Amino acid sequence: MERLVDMNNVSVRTNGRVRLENVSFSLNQGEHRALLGLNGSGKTTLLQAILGQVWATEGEVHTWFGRHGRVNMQDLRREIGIVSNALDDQYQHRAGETAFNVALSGYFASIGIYEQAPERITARAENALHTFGVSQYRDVPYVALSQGEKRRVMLARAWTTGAKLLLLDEPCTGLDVKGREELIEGLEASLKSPEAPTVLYVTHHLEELPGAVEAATIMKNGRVQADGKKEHVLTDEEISTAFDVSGSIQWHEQRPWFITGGAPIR
Ligand SMILES: Nc1ncnc2c1ncn2[C@@H]1O[C@H](COP(=O)(O)OP(=O)(O)OP(=O)(O)O)[C@@H](O)[C@H]1O
Repeated sequence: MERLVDMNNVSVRTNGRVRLENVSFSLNQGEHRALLGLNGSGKTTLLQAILGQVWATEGEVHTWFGRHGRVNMQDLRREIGIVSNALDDQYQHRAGETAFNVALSGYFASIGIYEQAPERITARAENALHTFGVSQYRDVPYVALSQGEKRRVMLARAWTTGAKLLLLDEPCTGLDVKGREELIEGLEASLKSPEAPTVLYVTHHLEELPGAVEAATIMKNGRVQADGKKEHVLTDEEISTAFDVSGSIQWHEQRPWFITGGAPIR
């Protein structure tokens, strides 16, 4: 199994603030993983460290391309698909961009299309829109879509990259229950393909984790609190500690639900 990401004792400090402290983290190809933790626990910083958007002040970050600092980050980023609020924000001011163009731009890892895409890539973008159930919005401006439709177009964009790694940073934010279930269903079906990328799924909401996510890493205060197979990590104790609220985990068809049942832990 190929190792996609390997971080050894990574710390990140910005403007005197500790964002990650002594974090060791790895991700193997095909091992879809959840990244969990409270607001400010370091999840986004960890994704940024993988993307080379922040640099380790201590320790090393390796990907399948090699060690950060020695590889062309642009090449690496072209093989990483992203779904995040930050990426969505970048399209909000581009009124003329159709859903198809947004999906296609994934191939160029750009916001907007500035080159002619090869035919096999335009076909891939069309297929991806179809897979995520948004092909009927192909020629509709992205900004005119509902939040749920936008998220599915963003997933299609990530699929069009042909990415090896997919970083999903709270992909269900702003979705109603139906929108969330549709997105999870589309994702679950797509992950069955042998060409599917490996997913690193950041969320505060355990119930939105697709069953295909097998492993979990919990962050707390910039450190790794727990890491391993989801059955071992998503326990009442670990989650209550991570979220500072007591409760229990209930499993339903491989998806965990955190039922809070008490006062915040102080
Ligand atoms: N640019 C920055 N400069 C200094 N500190 C930062 C910066 N960005 C984030 N931080 C701090 O780093 C810590 C980790 O933030 P991060 O955004 O990684 O957390 P998170 O787990 O993704 O949170 P959320 O769930 O709210 O998105 C927080 O204490 C945050 O205030």
